[in-house]
Amino acid sequence: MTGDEHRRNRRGRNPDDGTSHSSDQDNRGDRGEHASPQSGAHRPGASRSASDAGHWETIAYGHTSGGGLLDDLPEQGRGTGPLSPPSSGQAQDSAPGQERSSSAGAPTSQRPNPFQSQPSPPRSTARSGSPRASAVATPPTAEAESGPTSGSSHTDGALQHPPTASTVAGHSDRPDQQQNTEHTLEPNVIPFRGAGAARPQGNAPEPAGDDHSTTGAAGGSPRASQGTAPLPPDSDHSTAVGAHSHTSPHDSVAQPNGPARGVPPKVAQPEPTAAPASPVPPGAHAYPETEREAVYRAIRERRDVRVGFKPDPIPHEVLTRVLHAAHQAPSVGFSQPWDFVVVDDLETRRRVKRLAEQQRDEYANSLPGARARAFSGLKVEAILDTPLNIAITVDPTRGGRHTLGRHAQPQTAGYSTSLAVQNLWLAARAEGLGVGWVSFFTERSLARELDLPAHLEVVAYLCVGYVEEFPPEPELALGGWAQRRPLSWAVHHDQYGHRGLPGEEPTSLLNETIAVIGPPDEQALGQARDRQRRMTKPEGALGVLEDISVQLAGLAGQCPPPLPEPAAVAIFAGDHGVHAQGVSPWPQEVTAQMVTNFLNGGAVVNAFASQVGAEVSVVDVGVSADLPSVPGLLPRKIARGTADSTQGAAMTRAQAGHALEVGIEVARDLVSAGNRCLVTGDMGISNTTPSAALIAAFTGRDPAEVTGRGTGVDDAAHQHKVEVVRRALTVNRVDRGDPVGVLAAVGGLEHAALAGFILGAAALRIPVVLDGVIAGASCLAALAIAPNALHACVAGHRSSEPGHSAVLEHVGLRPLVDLELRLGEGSGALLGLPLLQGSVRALRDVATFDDAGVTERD
Ligand SMILES: Cc1cc2ncn([C@H]3O[C@H](COP(=O)(O)O)[C@@H](O)[C@H]3O)c2cc1C
Ligand SMILES: O=C(O)c1cccnc1
Repeated sequence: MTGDEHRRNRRGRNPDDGTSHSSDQDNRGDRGEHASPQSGAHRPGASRSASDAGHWETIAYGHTSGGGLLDDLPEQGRGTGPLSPPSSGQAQDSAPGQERSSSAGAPTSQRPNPFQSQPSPPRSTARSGSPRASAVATPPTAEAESGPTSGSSHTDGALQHPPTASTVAGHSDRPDQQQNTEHTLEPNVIPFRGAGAARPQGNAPEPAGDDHSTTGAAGGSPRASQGTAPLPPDSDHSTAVGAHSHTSPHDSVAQPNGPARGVPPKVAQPEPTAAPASPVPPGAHAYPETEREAVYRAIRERRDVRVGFKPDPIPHEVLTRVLHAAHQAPSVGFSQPWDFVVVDDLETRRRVKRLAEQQRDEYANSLPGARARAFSGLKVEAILDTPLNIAITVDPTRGGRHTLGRHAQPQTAGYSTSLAVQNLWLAARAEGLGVGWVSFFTERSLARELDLPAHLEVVAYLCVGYVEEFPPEPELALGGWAQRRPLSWAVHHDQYGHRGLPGEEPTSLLNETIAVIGPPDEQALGQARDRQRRMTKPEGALGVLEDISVQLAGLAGQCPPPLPEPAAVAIFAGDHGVHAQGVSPWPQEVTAQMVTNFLNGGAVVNAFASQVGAEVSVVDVGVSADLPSVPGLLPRKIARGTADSTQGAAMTRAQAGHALEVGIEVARDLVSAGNRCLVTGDMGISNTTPSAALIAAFTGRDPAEVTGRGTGVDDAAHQHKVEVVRRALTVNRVDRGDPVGVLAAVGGLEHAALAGFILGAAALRIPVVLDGVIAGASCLAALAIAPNALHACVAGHRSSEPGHSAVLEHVGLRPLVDLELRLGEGSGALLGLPLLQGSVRALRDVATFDDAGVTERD
C-alpha cells in the first residue's frame, strides 16, 4: 500500500480512524431545537416541508442551475507596485493515488444547527464592502524588527439616562390626528422618579379620556401605553431593575420566540442587595400573559418585506396609528429628532427607485461570484409596489445646543431615529402592514431627491403596504444569504467574552466551541456512501472526491450536504519576533504591505479567490504596523508581532488564547454571514519558522525534517533556520499535551487564530479548506485541542514545504491538489475548493441507476 493509499484509507472510509473521538454529543450548538432552513432548494430528492414552500423559495440560492464557478465578474481594483520576489523554488512530488470507498443513500436526515436553536431578537439588513484601489508594495531589503506590545481589549459602553428632577412643559401633537381616546397624547412631561406627582405644568394639555396617568394625589408616572392597569403609587421601574441586577424580573417572562424557555439555571440567583424592601413585588407591572405574548409576537414576526405587497391603500387612521407609535420612540434628551415624509407621489418614487437601482448594480458588481449569483435572485426594494413610502429623517441639531445626553454621543440623534423606525415597524406588523427598509442609496442623493432641508439626513426609507403573507423567517435567512446568530453568542457577563445566558455559568468562547465539536453523523455518512454506490457511474470512479463528499455529509449531518458555497477565505496576518534571527530574506514590513495588496485585490490570493467566486477578508491579529481602516480588513490586533521565540515564549498564554478566540469569532461571523465553506489564509513574514517549530512540537519530528526554505533561503540560511527552530524548542521546552502553551511558546498570532478558525468551523460543522504549511501547523494545534475537528478539515493542497507533508501524514489528510506551490495566503486551498464543491455537487445532482433507468452491472 502506498503512502497515499494509506492516508486515503484513513479518511472517508472510516472517519473514526486516526483520532480519538470523544463521545461528545452531536453539535447541539446553542441549545438547539429547530430544523435547519439552510438546505438548498431544487435539488434532486430534497424534501421540503409545505410550510417552507411558497414564493420565499424563489429567492433561495444553492440551486443547481447556477453557472458554475468560473464566472466572468469584472475584476477588482488591482495593486500597482509589483513586488520583486527573490528567485528560486523547489518542489516535492507525490502522485495522487486512485481508489475509493463509498456507498449511497436517500437524501435527507437533519442535524441540530446552532443557528436554528435559539430564538433571538431579529436583525435587519446585511451589508458588505468592496476592495479599494491603491497599493503599496516595495521590493525586499534585508532587516528586521519587532516588539510585542499588548493588544486592545473590548469594552462595552452603556448608555445611561440620568434621572432628572424637573418637570418640563411640552407641546402636544396635532389634535386633528387623534382618532379616538385610545390614541390620545400623553402630557409632555419628564416624570419625577419616585417623588410624588408628575403632573403637567403650565399649559400642557390634559388629554381627553386619558385618566390613567394622573390618578390620585400621590400620582404615578404617566405611561405611554394605553390600557395599562393603574400604577401603584411611587412605583418606579428603574429602582426595580437596579435592585435586581442580573436577575431582572423579566427573566421568567416568555422569551421572544414563545413561552418561557427551560434553560436550567446553573448559577444561584444573587441575593438582592441592600435595597429597601419594596411593597411592589417584582413583576407587578408586567402585562397579563396574552398581552405580553402580543408584544413578543410583534417583535418575533416583524419582517423586512420585499415581495408580495398588495396595492390596497392604507387607511389614514391606520397610518396615523403607526406614525404615532413611531413618534413615541425614546430619544436622546427627549429631542425627538425625527420627521416622517410620507411619499406617495409616483414621480418622486420613480426617481428614488432609479437611485436604488444604480446602487444595486454597484453592489452587485462588487460581489464575489458565488455571492453575486445569490444576490441576483434577491429583490431589494418595493418602492413602486407599495401604496406609499415613508422617509424617516433625523435633525441632528434638534433640541438646541444642550440636548441632554447628546453632547458626548452625537450619534444618539440617529440612534433615536432608528428607534422610531423600529416602533413604526412593530406597529405596522401588528396592523398587518409589511415594511421594507431600502438602504440602497447614498444618503445625500436621496436627500436631494426628496428635496429635504439641508440640515436633515435620511435615516430610513421604508416601503409600506399590506402583504399577501409574512415570511416565517427573515427572507435573507430563508434564502440562505445569512443566518441568525444564536442569542448566546451575543450575551456576555460583566466582561466581554464571558459568555452565557442569564442564569448560566459563564464560559469562554474556546471552551464553548470545544464542547460542541463532535464526531461525524453516522447516519449521514452511511447515506452518502450508499448514494455514491447507486449513482450512475462505476463504484469508486470519482476516487477521492467520493470520500470527500461522504466526509461532508457526515459533517453536515445531512445527505446530500449543502453545497460548500459561498466560500470565504480569511487571511490571518501577523509578524514574528523570530524574524530578528535572520530566518527570512524578506523585510518584516512586507507583511503590512501585502495586507494592503490583499485589500486592493492585487495578490495571488485575490486572483484565485476571484476565479472560484470566494470572498476575501484579512484579519490583523498581530501585524507590527498600524493598518488603515478599510473594508475587508478585520482589525483584531493582539500585539505588534510576537516576541523572539529563541529568547523565551513568543507570546503570553493569554495572547494565544485571545488569538484562538479571534479565529473562532471570525469563523462564526463568516458563517452567520451565509458562508458555507471557510478557507484558511495567512500572511506573516518569517511564519514558516514558527510553523516548523509547531510541527516539530506536535509530530515529534526533528526540526531538520520539517523546516523548509519558506520564501527561499539558501542552503546556509536554511541550516541556520533549522538551528533557530531547534533553539526555540529547547528554550521553551514545550509540552504537546498543552497545545495552547505550545502555540504561545513557539507559534505566531496568526497560527493561534488559524487554529481557532478551524475549531470554529468544526463547531459549526462547516468545512474548512486548509492551505499550506502555516495552516497545517495551526491545524495540528487545533486537533490537539479538539481531535474531532479533523472531520471539518479538507487539505486544499500539498505545499512543497517538507513540514507540510509531515502534517498531512500525521493527521491523515489527503491533499486535493499537489502542484509544488509554496506561497501561502490561501492560494493552494482556493485551488482545491472547486474540487470540494464538485464532489458535493456530484452527490447532490447525479442521478441514481433507479432514477435514470440505467442498468447496473452484474
Ligand atoms: C511578497 C510575498 C508574498 C507572500 N505571500 C505569502 N507569503 C508567504 O511567505 C511568508 C513566509 O515565508 P518566510 O517564512 O520565508 O518569510 C508568509 O508571509 C507567507 O504567507 C509571501 C511572502 C512574500 C515575500
Ligand atoms: O506552504 C506554504 O503555505 C508556504 C510556503 C512558503 C512560504 N509561505 C507559505
